[in-house]
Amino acid sequence: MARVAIIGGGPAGYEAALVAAQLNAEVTLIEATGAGGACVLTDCVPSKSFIAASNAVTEAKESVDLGVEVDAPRVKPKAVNARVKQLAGQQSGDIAGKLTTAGVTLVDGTATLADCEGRTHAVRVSPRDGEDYTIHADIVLLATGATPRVLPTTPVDGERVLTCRQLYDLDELPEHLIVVGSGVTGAEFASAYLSMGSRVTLISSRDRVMPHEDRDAAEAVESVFRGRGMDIRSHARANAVRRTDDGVEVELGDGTVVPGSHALITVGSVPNSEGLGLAELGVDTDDRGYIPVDKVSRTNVPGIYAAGDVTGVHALASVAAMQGRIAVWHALGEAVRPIKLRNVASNVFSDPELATVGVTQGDVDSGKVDCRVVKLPLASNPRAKMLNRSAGFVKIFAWRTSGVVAGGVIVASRAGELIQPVAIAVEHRLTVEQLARTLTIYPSLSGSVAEAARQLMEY
Ligand SMILES: Cc1cc2nc3c(=O)[nH]c(=O)nc-3n(C[C@H](O)[C@H](O)[C@H](O)COP(=O)(O)OP(=O)(O)OC[C@H]3O[C@@H](n4cnc5c(N)ncnc54)[C@H](O)[C@@H]3O)c2cc1C
Ligand SMILES: NC(=O)c1ccc[n+]([C@@H]2O[C@H](COP(=O)([O-])OP(=O)(O)OC[C@H]3O[C@@H](n4cnc5c(N)ncnc54)[C@H](O)[C@@H]3O)[C@@H](O)[C@H]2O)c1
Repeated sequence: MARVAIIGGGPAGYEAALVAAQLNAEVTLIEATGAGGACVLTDCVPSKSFIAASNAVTEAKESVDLGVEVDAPRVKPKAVNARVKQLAGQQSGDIAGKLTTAGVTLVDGTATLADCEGRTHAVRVSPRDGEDYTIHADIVLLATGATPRVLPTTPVDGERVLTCRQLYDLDELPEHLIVVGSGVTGAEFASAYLSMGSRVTLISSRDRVMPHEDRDAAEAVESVFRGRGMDIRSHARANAVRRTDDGVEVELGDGTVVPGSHALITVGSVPNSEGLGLAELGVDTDDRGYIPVDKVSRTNVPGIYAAGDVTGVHALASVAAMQGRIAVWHALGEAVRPIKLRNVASNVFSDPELATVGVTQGDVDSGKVDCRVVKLPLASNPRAKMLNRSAGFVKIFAWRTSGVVAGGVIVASRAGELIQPVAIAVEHRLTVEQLARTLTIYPSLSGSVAEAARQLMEY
């Protein structure tokens, strides 16, 4: 029976453990904080539960435009945070249950690589309660994730200067939150706190929020943010964040000082690769500490695999989980398809949401791909008008020669759900004609997906 040791129990680690158990391996998973890892306990699950509360506030506030009067909605931060933590704990418990039912030995503790003898790897385990011990494994998966990066000049204190993992301990809504960094994390929290009633200033180091997204999509979201009163400082880098008597101040690169009540630092993340014993065993890391892997999650050392955020490949739960599964399938000799990052769908849970899959407008404009494009504003979609949610658009890309769907970008209140038909079309190489000929509900937001596909057929 193959022995598999997995360090880290986030989506990369626990999905890999479930596959390994299904393939009858003897599996040990060592996790420092709780089953589900940071994804479940501090990152995806809490943030999306928190955002659900902010969406409820927006819907209540905007219902007046539908002729419905709702008294000014009031957020109860303690209750919101209690629910967030309860959902995260419950999800972690569910995952722990699944793992143990599948026969995985789940250890509450930390682990490091200890030694390597031929094809057998030694892993040193430090359980939370108990003495250290060593286990031996034929296959090791490193799935230790990443930690929010902080500014070198600015210690976080968990009270006024915070990372995204510390927000759920605040008993009050920040009166004026300064969000430093306008990537996905910054945009999501800036959007959520604005909806909940905080004054929000977003410090964006580039010319727009979410610089990694297509310009028109990011600008559509940014214009909603500005319309709701967010103060967005573009081309502004934060040099330092300081505590003041009653709050914080953020010093920008040009010397401007922005005062606020709280600062949230969302300037990326650093991989959890230090102290794992990688150098001692010859496992390569790059200059930022990420563990390079190939498309089946192999590191440079035979028998040692890595998956998830620690690899620096697209930092998404879905990608981490797929990398983890692929590692185990490969290691245990199953047929495996290398990971295809081109088809990864992702969603920014701002309001409106921004979902993407496949090629981008940047790819088209730079001539990297030869695609036709149709973009339909949601303002012309009947369902969007009925819902009073017509900010945004649906955009579909199709390969010019074949008419196969190459990608899509959707900005809409539930773009993360709407992108799925486009993702299916990209993955299964459906043509715009096939997408267009699928009947859609009337009225529906997905009607715009079919309509864009129909317009692409006309070329
Ligand atoms: C605020 C926020 C929101 C996000 N929202 C989304 C989203 O909506 N959708 C999405 O797809 N992605 C989202 N992401 C990204 C997603 O959280 C990550 O891509 C995902 O968690 C990566 O999974 P992982 O298994 O690599 O690592 P993690 O989930 O980070 O888990 C790794 C685990 O390993 C443990 N560990 C580390 N070292 C050791 C050790 N030596 N021994 C034992 N255990 C160890 C850590 O404690 C951790 O629990 C979000 C990220 C952030 C920061
Ligand atoms: N919905 C989701 O799927 C979701 C949500 C949150 C995070 N994530 C993942 O987590 C990863 C990390 O996201 P993130 O937003 O934390 O990091 P990021 O690296 O995507 O964005 C950080 C931003 O901060 C800026 N920045 C850096 N230093 C700065 C400074 N001193 N002042 C002002 N701005 C500064 C950077 O230029 C960058 O634009 C992403 O890769 C993302 O895929 C996913």
